[in-house]
Amino acid sequence: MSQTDENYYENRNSLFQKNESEKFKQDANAVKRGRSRLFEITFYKKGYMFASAILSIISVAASFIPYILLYLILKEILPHLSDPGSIDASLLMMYIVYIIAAVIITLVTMFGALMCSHLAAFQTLYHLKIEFASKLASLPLGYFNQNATGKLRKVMDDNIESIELFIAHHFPDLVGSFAAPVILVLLLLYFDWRVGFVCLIPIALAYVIQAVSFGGKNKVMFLKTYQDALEDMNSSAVEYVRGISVIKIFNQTVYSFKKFHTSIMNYTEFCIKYTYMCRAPMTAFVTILNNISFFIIPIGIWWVTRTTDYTAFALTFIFYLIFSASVVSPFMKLMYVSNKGDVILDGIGRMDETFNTPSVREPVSPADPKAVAGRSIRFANVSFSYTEDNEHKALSDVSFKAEEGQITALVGRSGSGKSTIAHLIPRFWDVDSGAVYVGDTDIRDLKTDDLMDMVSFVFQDVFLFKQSVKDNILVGKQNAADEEVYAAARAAQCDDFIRKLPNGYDTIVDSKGIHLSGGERQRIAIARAILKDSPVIVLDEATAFADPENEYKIQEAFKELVKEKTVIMIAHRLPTIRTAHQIIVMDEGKIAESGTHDALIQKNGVYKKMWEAYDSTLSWRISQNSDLKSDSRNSNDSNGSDDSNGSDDSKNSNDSNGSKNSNDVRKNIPKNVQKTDVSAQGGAV
Ligand SMILES: Nc1ncnc2c1ncn2[C@@H]1O[C@H](COP(=O)(O)OP(=O)(O)OP(=O)(O)O)[C@@H](O)[C@H]1O
Repeated sequence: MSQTDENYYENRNSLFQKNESEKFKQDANAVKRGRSRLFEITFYKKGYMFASAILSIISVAASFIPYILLYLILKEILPHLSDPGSIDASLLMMYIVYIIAAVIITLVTMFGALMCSHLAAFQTLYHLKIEFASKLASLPLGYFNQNATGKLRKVMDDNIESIELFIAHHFPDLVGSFAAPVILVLLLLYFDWRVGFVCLIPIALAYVIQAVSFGGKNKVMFLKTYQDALEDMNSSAVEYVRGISVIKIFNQTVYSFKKFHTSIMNYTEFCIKYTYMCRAPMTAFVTILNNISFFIIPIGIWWVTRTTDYTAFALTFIFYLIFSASVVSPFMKLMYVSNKGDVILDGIGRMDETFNTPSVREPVSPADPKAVAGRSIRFANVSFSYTEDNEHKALSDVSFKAEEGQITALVGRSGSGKSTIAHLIPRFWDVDSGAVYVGDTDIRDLKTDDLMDMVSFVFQDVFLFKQSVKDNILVGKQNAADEEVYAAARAAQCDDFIRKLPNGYDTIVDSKGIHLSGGERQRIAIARAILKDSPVIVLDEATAFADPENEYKIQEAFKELVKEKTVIMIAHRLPTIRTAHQIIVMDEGKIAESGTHDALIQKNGVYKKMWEAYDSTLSWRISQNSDLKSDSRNSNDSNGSDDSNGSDDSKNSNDSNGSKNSNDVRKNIPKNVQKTDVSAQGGAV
């Protein structure tokens, strides 16, 4: 494995290691909110941030020096206007050198402040994102039911990244914006307190307008509504893209896909309303700040009619006219940072909602996985409900034992609780009552990582990361050698097709032009599980949608995977579980019956009915095919086509003309088989 690979896996490992980098997780007894939380996060890299703050203050202070020097230059020039030769040129030169030096100091220190804040920001962002992803991995699956992917994506991408923006840019600006007004006010009052006071009036007026228009609860409410609307639009957009195939098939558009359309309209409506609301006060704020001279000029006119010392008047008046223009920038920045700060604070609140959600509970003194006796799985009086009110129980008092080294199959109609059983084994959810045991140990007494090492899961809906095929298999065992990966792929019947991909094992899944079929994806998932080599395997309807060739290969792969393992298997097709050591038949969250295939057939109960329904479906399919064949032959005959290619042609025309032919099919089905078809759908296994 190359050095780069090793680094990659170290990084990826840390995603899943709890307690290792929980620097942003809040102590339950001292949960911070709002500004104190923002500054807690901002000062994660204290050294850099203090350096940034100090440099920023120096930069702001230095930026006012040219104005003072300008005053001194005017003071030197104005009294000597009638005799320019008497101006001390060397003094003026010195002032100009000082001005250049001040400008350089301003720029260099601001650059230093931004460098420090950026270094801090990138490191903070890295750790925050890692910890957030790690937190997501530690949450129970139920959390993702209630929180749409789009919402979590927004928190991860927008809200957390806005913290980076705050630390990198807004923080130095904020420090500068607080320092600047203080220095400004002092300078304004220092040179002539009366004119200075006049300059402060418009500044105060602008801030009163701001505070009245946007301050207090109003602003908080508005921000919340804005973020909610944005979040809603994000979630709907993700749902829209994910469901694009359904939207296309049913000829929906962005207008008729109501949820997305409504969320866009709500957002737009809110933005327009907000813009209208901001229009007047913002215009007033900006206009007043940009026109402080408007307040100074009347004072100047009044003063000039009353003074005799025109030089002193001109010096003060010109200085204040120039200096008042510099007031705009720091005050505008302060307003901008304070507005942005509120958006960021709201984002932090949303991020903390996730951080403060309890993770899957870890035992205080966990059991030693090596000391666990046996690898059987036992459900003891397990009840479970997805809803907190416990209204609808997905499982009620379920007890069974899946013996070590044996295959236990779960069957039952849709919604009977099979997947729920499968999901409780790796603790995707915790039981409401009763317990699940691996060997003699309650799974809640094991550390989640240890439990995960014991269980492999092959989902029906295989998720492959947009990484190389090899990396996708390596998810099963991150430090496996290449040879182990190839061996697992061979055992999972996927080595052949992987090697035919453009870059073999290094081909990026779902990259341009690379598409893997459902069956191929499933075999990669099985290769993962084979590589993981855990003693307990949970298979969730893994062959449900495979074509015959793929199903054969998947079955071959399964044979390798399940050797000497405790297997719990949910299967759609009854023949695949015929040889299972134990079959558990679920009905409405309860075990209806259990036993071997022969014993259950003998029992003449629900399981036997399922077989009868299954047989009828088979005979229905056979009669449907033969009827269609004879139909097509007849129609080909009547069209005078060649007999030898008739059946294939008719198959194609059936495919492209579904509705018409489905009516034909119905006509050809005997009445008793039509009935069986309906019941077979209800009792899918
Ligand atoms: N994430 C969930 N949130 C809320 N209710 C759920 C959730 N998953 C399943 N249920 C409910 O729990 C019950 C059992 O569902 P489960 O998925 O275990 O059935 P199943 O037998 O596996 O069905 P299928 O064969 O269709 O996959 C059903 O009533 C279902 O509606």
